[in-house]
Amino acid sequence: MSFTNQLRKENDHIFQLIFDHPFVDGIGKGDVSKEAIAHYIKADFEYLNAFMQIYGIGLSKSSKREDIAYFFQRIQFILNDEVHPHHTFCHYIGVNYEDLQGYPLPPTADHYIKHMMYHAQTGTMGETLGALLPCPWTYLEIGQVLMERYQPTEENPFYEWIRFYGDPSVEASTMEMRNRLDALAASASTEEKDKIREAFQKSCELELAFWEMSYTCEEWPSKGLVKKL
Ligand SMILES: Cc1ncc(CN)c(N)n1
Repeated sequence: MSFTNQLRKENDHIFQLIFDHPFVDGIGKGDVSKEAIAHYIKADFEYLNAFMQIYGIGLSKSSKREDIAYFFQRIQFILNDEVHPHHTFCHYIGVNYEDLQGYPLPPTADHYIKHMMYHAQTGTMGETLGALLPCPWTYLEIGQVLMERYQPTEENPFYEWIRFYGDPSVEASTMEMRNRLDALAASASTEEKDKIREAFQKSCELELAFWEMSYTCEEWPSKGLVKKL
């Protein structure tokens, strides 16, 4: 079994919890609260900015032209393509995309970004890819699972969102990241593989937490606390 297949197997319980999370399942049913969607977009816009910066760290640590091109293309994908699912959500809630940009991150998103930054800045390329991989992988499988579970049509307001992530092109790019990680793992020490495993597992947990953060409109603890006299 490949290294990334092992990672997927070890974290299957988290993938299943993500597929059954009420926000994710609500996308399949075409029924998610507008507040939760707005909270998600505000955090995800900043999350994807940070994701591009982390790809930039990967790019700056690459010496081969092919690896530089890889990170460059991944940044382009976020800039040019991954705005579409955000637009699908904004259209549904009737809010301009620009109006949901530039907000401070809620605790979970803040933690997730710093977790990936930490591995990218202090770890190997394998560790960096291990921390990044759950992002495309969980969304690819969400798209595939929701397609299968609900067989959505254009009647579903999130049809384009589901189609975007379940698309074979997302499967191909996820496989490319997996192949890169598998190649690095083949020559990694046991100690490095353990670090990759930990980075991957925490990112899976934080993917689940990100859905919960959006669903509950998570805020920093002091927000809304009224001082009792
Ligand atoms: C938190 C999160 N994880 C994954 C994705 C899909 N790239 C996303 N847009 N946001």
